[in-house]
Amino acid sequence: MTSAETGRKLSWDHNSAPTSDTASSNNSSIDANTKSSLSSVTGSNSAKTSLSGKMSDLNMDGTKVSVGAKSSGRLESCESVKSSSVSRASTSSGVSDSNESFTSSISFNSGNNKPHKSNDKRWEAIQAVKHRDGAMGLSHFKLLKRLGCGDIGSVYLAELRASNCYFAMKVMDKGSLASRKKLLRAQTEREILALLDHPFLPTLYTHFETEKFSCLVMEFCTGGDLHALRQRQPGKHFTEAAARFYASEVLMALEYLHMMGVVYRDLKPENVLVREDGHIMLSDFDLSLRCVVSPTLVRSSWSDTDPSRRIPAYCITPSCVEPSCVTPACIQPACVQPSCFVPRMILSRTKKSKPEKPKMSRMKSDVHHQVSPLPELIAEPTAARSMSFVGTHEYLAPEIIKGEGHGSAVDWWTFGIFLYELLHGKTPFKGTGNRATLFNVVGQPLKFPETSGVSFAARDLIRGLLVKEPMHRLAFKRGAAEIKQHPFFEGVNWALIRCTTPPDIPKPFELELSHSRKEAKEVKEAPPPPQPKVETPPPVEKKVVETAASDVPNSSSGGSYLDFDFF
Ligand SMILES: Nc1ncnc2c1ncn2[C@@H]1O[C@H](COP(=O)(O)OP(=O)(O)OP(=O)(O)O)[C@@H](O)[C@H]1O
Repeated sequence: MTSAETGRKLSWDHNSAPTSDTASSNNSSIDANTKSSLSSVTGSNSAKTSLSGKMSDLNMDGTKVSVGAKSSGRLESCESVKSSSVSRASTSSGVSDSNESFTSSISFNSGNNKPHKSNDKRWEAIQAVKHRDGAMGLSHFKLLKRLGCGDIGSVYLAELRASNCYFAMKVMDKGSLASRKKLLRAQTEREILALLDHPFLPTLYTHFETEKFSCLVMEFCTGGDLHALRQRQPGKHFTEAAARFYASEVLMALEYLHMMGVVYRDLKPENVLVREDGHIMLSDFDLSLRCVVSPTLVRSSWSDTDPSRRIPAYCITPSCVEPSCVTPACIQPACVQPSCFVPRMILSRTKKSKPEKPKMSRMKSDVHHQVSPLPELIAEPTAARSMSFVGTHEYLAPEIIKGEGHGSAVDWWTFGIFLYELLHGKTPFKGTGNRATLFNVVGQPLKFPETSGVSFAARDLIRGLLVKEPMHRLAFKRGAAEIKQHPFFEGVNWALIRCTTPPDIPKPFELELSHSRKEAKEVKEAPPPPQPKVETPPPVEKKVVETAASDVPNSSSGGSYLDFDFF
């Protein structure tokens, strides 16, 4: 789902002049009255200063604005949305959007270190081509149809020739990225994708560049997104069981991202794609924040009462000292993993213990050890701070709107909005326009629909997540571990969540493809450049992602796919 379709997304860095592509056309900046009334909503002088000083650049109608952030004492992260060379120079990566070529990435990992891909035939097919031809290029793929268009590129369904392997290929026009100062966003997304190796996050199979385009070859999700799926539910909301399923998987993905030093910042149903098997995949990392992470083992699986048994169950690497260091080499996925993927450990008896007949108490004790809680590893990047204004209006955390600086807690706020929307079919603070929405987020108390059939546990969890003060928000300190323990998730088998039957299995991919092939025609033109985001949010119904026949570019020669030869 593009933000052009949803009108819900924006990005904005405080303290700088807007970029020309978006902000220069901004005629609807917040006015003085709005500033003062927003300040009164926040009720603090600091907020007042912050709002009057920073809100003026914000297009309240939803235009995506991307402006460089100045370095601050608290800024410890590598932003995905900055555009100015000033801000880049202040980070340890030393990458300047305007000066750095797109191909010279920082710590870019080729993606070979992906233990979960060992049985993936698409992975093997790509590796085989690389081995055979040395490098990959457009000529290795057939474009079948356009799946969607985002702010920095268009995504195509692509087939690796003669392999029967399908991928989602994000094609970005480098000239357009450069002129719109979005090279760094694209680079950050690419770097984050290269880090990931998790069942609920996209796999970057390969990346290559042509003279004109930068192409990311990712896993293709056949099931559309959760926003579209929600629209098809009775009452346009999910049942509690279905919402629990999707929220559980999203939670695991966020947990992993935080462990990898990534604050996602753009959670919304449109960005949660549904895989062929009905499990989810979080997508779209161009607004994400990369930061320093310092994983800490707070509780091992061994008995806490016996110090000799307190052996950490994890290999924990030292924290990274600079954003560019957040790579698999620094925090190896195989080494530091979300607790769901770590097998439970059964204690062996100490050497000194005499053999004796099993007693009831001993048996209970052993059973206790065998089923004792999983080790708890906290990898919440609580020190991360950003001053950027990024996200989607209805999902923005209050601290982002107030310009107070924000960290990983914004993901727990958006997780609360996300759960609310799945269960109620709408977000809790939506106003008549974007400006009203922002006022509501900052100043209005959380309310549930009077007729809400949602359980007390669900509402309690949402209340805990939608605490306006980030330090008092659920999961602020211990991250996903805190949320997993909430009664709403009681009964969720975190270790085997991938084996849970999803609430909805998408229609088989082949049917959709044959349909699209009938309608798709070969073209002799390059794909259209990325569309800028629209300013006015369309009605909710328009947010549904449907790849219609009109998405397929026009043709002149009547083939069955969009051939890369024409790029
Ligand atoms: N892996 C994928 N599998 C299937 N469809 C995808 C995949 N990735 C993206 N899409 C589709 O392509 C569309 C464009 O994706 P993209 O991430 O470029 O843009 P976006 O979600 O609008 O975000 P942004 O504007 O920040 O780039 C999405 O809305 C989605 O429908």
